Amino acid sequence: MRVVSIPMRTRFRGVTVREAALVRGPAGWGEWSPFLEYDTSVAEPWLRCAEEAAAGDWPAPLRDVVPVNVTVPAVGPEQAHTIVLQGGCRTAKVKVAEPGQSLADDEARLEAVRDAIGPDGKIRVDANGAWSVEEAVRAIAVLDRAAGGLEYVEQPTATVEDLAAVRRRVQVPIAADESIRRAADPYRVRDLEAADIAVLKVQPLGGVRACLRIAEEIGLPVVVSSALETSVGIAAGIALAAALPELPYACGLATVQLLTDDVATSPLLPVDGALRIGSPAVDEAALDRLAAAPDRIAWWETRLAACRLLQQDGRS
Ligand SMILES: O=C(O)CCC(=O)c1ccccc1C(=O)O
Ligand SMILES: [Mg+2]
Repeated sequence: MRVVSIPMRTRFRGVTVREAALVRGPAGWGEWSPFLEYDTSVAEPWLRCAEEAAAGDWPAPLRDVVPVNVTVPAVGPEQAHTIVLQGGCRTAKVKVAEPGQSLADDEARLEAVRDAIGPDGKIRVDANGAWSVEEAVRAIAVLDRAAGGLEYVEQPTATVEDLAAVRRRVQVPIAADESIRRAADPYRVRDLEAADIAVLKVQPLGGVRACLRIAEEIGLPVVVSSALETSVGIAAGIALAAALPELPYACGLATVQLLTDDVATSPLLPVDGALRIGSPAVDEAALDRLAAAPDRIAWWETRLAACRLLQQDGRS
């Protein structure tokens, strides 16, 4: 296992430095990068994803390019404008409802994003569950206007019941993210008709094959999104997106650009708004350059041992 520590370009979901473990197997590298605050039981499915990648156990691709969105953190309008222009994507996903910010901040960011992406570009927003039902209904109307039309709203409220309530009151489609990847039962989204779109992340949901099964069972169009990985982890997301029978939306996999550096010789950055399938070559020099401090490596070794123990318990 190698552990890297990579500063973010801009703070994203409270993270300013991204730590990731890379594990090597018979087929190459896999990424294991659960966020630091996650306990062993939450971090364990992320390890299954890394092991699947390292074993080379991915399903056959049905396409070789995957359209992606540029991800716009909760930054000011000028910076949002620049990020969209530099992203080169035809879809933008914009973070909204950031703690400490106002709806007016979100409106200004969305106006800037529309200006940058042009009238034919698509704009989606992600509230990460921050709103109540009433706040969501109002905010979605305001932001739909500011953006000149929203493609969808991701996780407007925290609970799946509230997601269903919002969905009944707005025209803008609803996407479920945390209601799938952090739920005891991801299929409540389907049973309560709480969403129009399922956001699937390969690490928290236990790998590419596990996500393919969820996609089949949940019966909703899927958007594959990253968990802020290096190119090694992003490749697993691309493998899922490439294996889905249908892919009607751009995926949230263009997040290597949120990091200041990467472990790949040729980082997975979008070309013409899309990412190409394949396993990126890992650069040994980058692993050395980005190596985490010894105490952090020791912390990850302990975490790995705890997850492996949990896996053995589960299998015996
Ligand atoms: O979907 C994207 O465009 C980028 C990925 C992203 O937003 C994200 C990345 C890490 C953790 C949570 C999320 C999220 O979708 O909420
Ligand atoms: Mg999300």
